[in-house]
Parts: sequence; C-alpha cells; structure tokens
Amino acid sequence: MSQNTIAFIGTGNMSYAIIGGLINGGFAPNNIIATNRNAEKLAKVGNDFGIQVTNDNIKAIDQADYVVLSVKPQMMADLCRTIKDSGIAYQDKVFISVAAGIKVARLQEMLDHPVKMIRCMPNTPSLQSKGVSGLFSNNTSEQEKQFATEVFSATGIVTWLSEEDQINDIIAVTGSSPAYVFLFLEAIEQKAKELGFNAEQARELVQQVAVGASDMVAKSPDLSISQLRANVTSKGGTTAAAIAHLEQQNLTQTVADAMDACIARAQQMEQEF
Ligand SMILES: NC(=O)C1=CN([C@@H]2O[C@H](COP(=O)(O)OP(=O)(O)OC[C@H]3O[C@@H](n4cnc5c(N)ncnc54)[C@H](O)[C@@H]3O)[C@@H](O)[C@H]2O)C=CC1
Ligand SMILES: O=C(O)[C@@H]1CCC=N1
Repeated sequence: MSQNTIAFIGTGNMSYAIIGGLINGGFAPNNIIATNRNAEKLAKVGNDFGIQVTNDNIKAIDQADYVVLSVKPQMMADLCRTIKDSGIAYQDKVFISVAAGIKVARLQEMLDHPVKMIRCMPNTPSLQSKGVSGLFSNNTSEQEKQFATEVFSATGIVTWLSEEDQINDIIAVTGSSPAYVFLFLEAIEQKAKELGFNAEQARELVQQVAVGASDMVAKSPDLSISQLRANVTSKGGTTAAAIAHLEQQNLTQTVADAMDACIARAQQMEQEF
C-alpha cells in the first residue's frame, strides 16, 4: 500500500475500528496519527496499535496527506472552524469525512474552501477487517480515490457510490445495520437467560449462532439466504412455529420501516448540521 500519512481527527469507536483494520492489513503504524480530546481514549488507541497520537488536531492535520474527520456530526462545525482559523495550509489535503448527515458542499462550507473531499460510510466490523465502506467523491483524482480504496479495503469491502444521496441508503444497509443484528442477538441472549442459562452460557451460545449463521451465509454464495433459512425450518416443526410468529409480527416490514427511519434521520441531519 502506498504510504501516505493519515490523520484521524476524533478517534472514537468508528476510527478505532478503521485503524485496527488498517494495522491488521499491514498499514505502517508510523503513518497513522490519531487525535482525541479525551486523554484516556487517545492513550488506548496509541497503546493498542502503536500509532502516533496527539491531542493537537492542527499539528496532526499539518503532518498528514489525508485527514479523516470522525467526530460526531454535531461537533463537525466546531472542529472545522478551528481548522479554518488555525492558519495552517490545509487547502490541498484530501479530507475524508465518515460523518453521517453532512454533505460534501456543507463540509466545504464549514472549512471555507472547496477542499478535496471523500465521504465514507464505514461500519464497526472494520475492526475485524470485515467492514463495509461506501465511498463517494466528485472532486478527487483517480489516484486519490485509489488510495482511499486501498485504505478502506484493508478494513473490509469497498463500494464506490455514483450519487451522494446513496450515502444515506448505505447508512441504512451497512453503516447502522450491525446494530440491528446486535439487537436481534441481544433479544435471543436475554430470553436464553430467562430460560435459565447463566450469563456466560447465554453469551457463548448466542455468539456461536451468530458466527455459525454468518459463516453459512458467507461460505454458501450459491444458496440464497432464504434457502439457508428454509433448511433450518422443518415443515410443521419448531422453527416454523417461531418464524410464523415473527412473520405475524411483520418482522420484514418492521425492518424495512426501520431502514426508512434511518434514511429519514440522515436527511434531517443534512438540514440540522
Ligand atoms: N459508530 C459507528 O458505527 C459509525 C459512525 N460513523 C460516523 O463516525 C463519526 C464518529 O462516530 P463514533 O466514532 O461512533 O463517535 P465517538 O463519539 O465514539 O467518537 C468521536 C470522538 O471524537 C472526540 N472528539 C470530539 N470532538 C473532538 C475534537 N474537536 N477534537 C478531537 N477529538 C474530538 C470525542 O472525544 C470522541 O471520542 C460520526 O460522525 C458518525 O456519524 C459512521 C459509520 C458508522
Ligand atoms: O448512528 C449513527 O448516526 C452512526 C452512523 C452509522 C452508524 N452510526
């Protein structure tokens, strides 16, 4: 991988996961700088991955070729203001924003310059190099896009989007969706405990189901997911009774409605921030 320097500004859950994936993927730790105004989180990312850390965002940006903006959307305007007011030359750097709900034009307005900007919608399984990153840019070179592809490929799969609005769709499909899966697993875990399994057993059992079912999806590309489900579901059997209940409760429609709510919130955030 080409060794540009990347600064992660606001290294919380998401950037921690990306950095973990990068280190697993062989990216040189010396070429990664992380910042956080929270000293404890900063020390953890530095110790865990052996990368450079600083609480000085401006110093980190000054040293970097690529700058990943990874604070919460409501913090982005403040962060950009400090960059703009710092006096450093940032106008030729490539920025990568992982924030939901802030469009390229708005980020450029916050930075008071039409900087090169890539929007990226990653997800936290990036930490296990099993992430998905949706990327969009309309003002970077092929070489810059190639570098971003290399970076995020180290954390999982990468898909380039041709329209910026598709970022909101991919938030619903891959950015937020690990949480839907975790909620489902939490529900099974909770019921397992109610049935009398102790906490350790419940966690182990649910975890193994998650890994086993995911592996079956990943390793059976010729079988549809619904076929895998059918293979568990004996006619007139126990699974059929459980699935019938979920269907009566409109699980499929509920998930679709949840994904629409996710997209609607991203659109609303575009007006808010
Ligand atoms: N968590 C997730 O699964 C995903 C998050 N994202 C996006 O990633 C961004 C970050 O989300 P998380 O990592 O979950 O949030 P987080 O709150 O865990 O991380 C943000 C970190 O930035 C630090 N911070 C805030 N302002 C700062 C400043 N001015 N200078 C230095 N550090 C500062 C905070 O101390 C915090 O640790 C958000 O914009 C979110 O939309 C995108 C995809 C998935
Ligand atoms: O919840 C959020 O807003 C962020 C974006 C996708 C996942 N977490």
